[in-house]
Amino acid sequence: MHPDGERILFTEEEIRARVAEMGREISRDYAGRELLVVGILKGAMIFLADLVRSITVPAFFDFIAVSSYGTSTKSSGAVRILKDLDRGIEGRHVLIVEDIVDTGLTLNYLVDNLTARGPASLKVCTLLDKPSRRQKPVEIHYNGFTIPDEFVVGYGLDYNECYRNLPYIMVLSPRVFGGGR
Ligand SMILES: O=P(O)(O)OC[C@H]1O[C@H](OP(=O)(O)OP(=O)(O)O)[C@H](O)[C@@H]1O
Ligand SMILES: Oc1ncnc2cn[nH]c12
Ligand SMILES: [Mg+2]
Repeated sequence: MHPDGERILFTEEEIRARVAEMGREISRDYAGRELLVVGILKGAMIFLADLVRSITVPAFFDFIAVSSYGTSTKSSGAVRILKDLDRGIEGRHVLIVEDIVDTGLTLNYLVDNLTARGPASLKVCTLLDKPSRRQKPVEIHYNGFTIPDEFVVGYGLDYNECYRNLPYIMVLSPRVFGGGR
């Protein structure tokens, strides 16, 4: 494990198996339809790349970049769109793909923003759910793992842009980010 880690929360194999299971479930639910997968950059990129290869219905991709954590372990509360979708989503079956739902501020904002654009349907898929810190409600339709109140990195998740390329998910040692959050 990376020396900045406290412990591994999910191994590569645990992630691979769960993501494949989620892909099968999504494929069943969207059978006969085309799916527009909207990835929330940057954190969801690795999860999305693995998930879509387990989805057997026609899948189209678009990406939106928002930021609210910056270099911190606490949400700023202000969600900013850094890069919007390339195309409209009106009449499309949209699946938002996220790496983690924590306070819910990011997805609560994005669900409202994307709903206003007139999709035929809009559902949320997240690899991780941290319900203990929720500040705004988010309906999650597909959840990979529910985790405790720990700051985790790896498999796309970062602290100050670091650790995204770790192939597993680990709890970041508090000595790295100065303890309290
Ligand atoms: O539920 P919340 O408290 O809003 O936190 C979850 C969001 O925060 C992180 O993204 P971040 O804004 O750090 O950008 P990144 O995806 O580029 O890392 C994470 O990837 C989620 O998108
Ligand atoms: O535990 C976590 N690790 C990385 N990014 C975020 C955002 N919210 N919660 C996080
Ligand atoms: Mg993110």
